[in-house]
Amino acid sequence: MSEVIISFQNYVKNFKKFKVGPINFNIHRGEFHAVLGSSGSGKSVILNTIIGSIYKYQGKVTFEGKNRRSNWKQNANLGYYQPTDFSLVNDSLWKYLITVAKISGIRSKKYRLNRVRYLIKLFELWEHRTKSIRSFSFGMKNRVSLIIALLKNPDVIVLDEPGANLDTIWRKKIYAIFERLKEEGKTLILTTHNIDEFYSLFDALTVVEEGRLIYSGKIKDVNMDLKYRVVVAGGDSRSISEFLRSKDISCVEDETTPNGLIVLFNRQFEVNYLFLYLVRNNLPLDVFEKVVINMEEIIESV
Ligand SMILES: Nc1ncnc2c1ncn2[C@@H]1O[C@H](COP(=O)(O)OP(=O)(O)OP(=O)(O)O)[C@@H](O)[C@H]1O
Repeated sequence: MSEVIISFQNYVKNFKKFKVGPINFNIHRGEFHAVLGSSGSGKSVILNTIIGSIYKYQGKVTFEGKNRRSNWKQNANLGYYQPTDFSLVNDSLWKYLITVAKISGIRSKKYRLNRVRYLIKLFELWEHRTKSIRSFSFGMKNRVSLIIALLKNPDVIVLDEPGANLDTIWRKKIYAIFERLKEEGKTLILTTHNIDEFYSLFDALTVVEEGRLIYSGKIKDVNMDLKYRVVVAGGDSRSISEFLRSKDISCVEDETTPNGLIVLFNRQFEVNYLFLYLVRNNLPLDVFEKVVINMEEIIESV
């Protein structure tokens, strides 16, 4: 198992009317770790504790082996994304990013210029570099916020709802950028309401509901990848499910689809049992599709 880079140990944060915790979980180096939960469940509290903006809490949080409470300002190796309004920023994109790079402690002028140029081009804002950021669309502003998160080329990148305000094309582009960051060995920690958009990149999940930890662990243990909606034309769904259950494969009736079943295979090869049944009984397969992943599905699975 890879090195633990962030650890929450008996973490509790008390607000007047809401409590987050006790929470115990680890994030490993190089992991793409999603923090999921319904609105108001405590995801941002967890992220804000990781980035050090919440530093009064009970329990212990470590970042790269150091106690976060006494080292909450040490963010040289950490980038943070949250959608920003920029309504008070008159500067051009270029000038603003160079200033932020300076403030962030990038000392080499050459590196600063190269890094800002590279990121502006990566996020396809080069032709807008002389324009004032406050005139940008929401989607463009989000791309600027992503650039800021990546400016220091940090090993750990924390992202609060990175897909928000982006159109379909940019969601796909961001997916490809995250994929590349993952290949480079970066640790990505993100929250999202639209679980499906980055699901195939996730290595691990932490799920919170009403401040309580429901699950933290590897994505492969959740088995969401192997959940399918199956409809067999003219087939008797009851006898198909009896056959699959005899092979220890769980299935339930799909209430949204006539004659449909939701099948949860334990391993990929078990899909062959379904095909075996169809071939034996000479039945055509009408629908065989992965169940779209949403919060309810995740909570049900964990
Ligand atoms: N600064 C604060 N003062 C008081 N209560 C707070 C504060 N920050 C968070 N809370 C409480 O913690 C709860 C969880 O907040 P949090 O922002 O972590 O939710 P979330 O899961 O990120 O929600 P969303 O998905 O809507 O962003 C809030 O509903 C609120 O009750």
